[in-house]
Amino acid sequence: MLSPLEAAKQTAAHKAINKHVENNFVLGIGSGSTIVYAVERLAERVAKENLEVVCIPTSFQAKQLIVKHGLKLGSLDTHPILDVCIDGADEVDANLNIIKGGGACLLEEKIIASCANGLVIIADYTKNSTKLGDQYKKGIPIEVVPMSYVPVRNKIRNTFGGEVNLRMAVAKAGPVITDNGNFILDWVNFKQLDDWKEVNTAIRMIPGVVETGLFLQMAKIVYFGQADGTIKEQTAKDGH
Ligand SMILES: O=C[C@H](O)[C@H](O)[C@H](O)COP(=O)(O)O
Repeated sequence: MLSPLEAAKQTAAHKAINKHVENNFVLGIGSGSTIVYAVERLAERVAKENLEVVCIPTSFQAKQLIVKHGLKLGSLDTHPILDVCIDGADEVDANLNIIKGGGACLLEEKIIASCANGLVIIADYTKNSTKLGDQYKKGIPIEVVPMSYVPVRNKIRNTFGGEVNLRMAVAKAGPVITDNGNFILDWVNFKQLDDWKEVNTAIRMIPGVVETGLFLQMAKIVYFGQADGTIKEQTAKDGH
């Protein structure tokens, strides 16, 4: 028996797989806890409906999930254009600006999403926010080359304010190392900024920054599973 939160993740994940997956599709498989339910449902559909789909993972975790469920594994080398990418999120604001990277998978997630004809986000009700930072307090993740973390941290703090912390590992001494051998900085207590695109561009211009967890105007639809079993849908206002 799932908790209301887990059930909400599952509802959103099933909806996305039921609605956005077709035979012969090339699919991006996101990372995190919500995507687990999506891959379970995908495996069910593939078995029942004899679907031919190729899955492109956005992380080591996603690759393991694809393999565990016996799904066909692909890569951008063989499938550089995807029909759809399905992924979770840490926070989604009213304008479909999204924070991702709570699990440190933001770089590959953004690359895969950028190669897909649509990014579909699956999330529970706690991720639904008006402004970034309202709900999610762990900050905006920024993947950096290890040797650059101190100057990058200082530059972000001095330019935009807030605090920037090196993400530390839990069952290892020292920092979290991403799937690409980099560090993660978490930018917390930032003030509300109007133009996230401008901020994102400025941060990405700092030498040493590999990618940010700001996914701006990338998603075409977000499914928020609700505690009562329903789903709230949010789509891009400008139809991007
Ligand atoms: O790096 C991790 C990813 O961006 C996840 O998609 C995000 O953290 C959401 O994960 P969850 O589904 O566990 O809330």
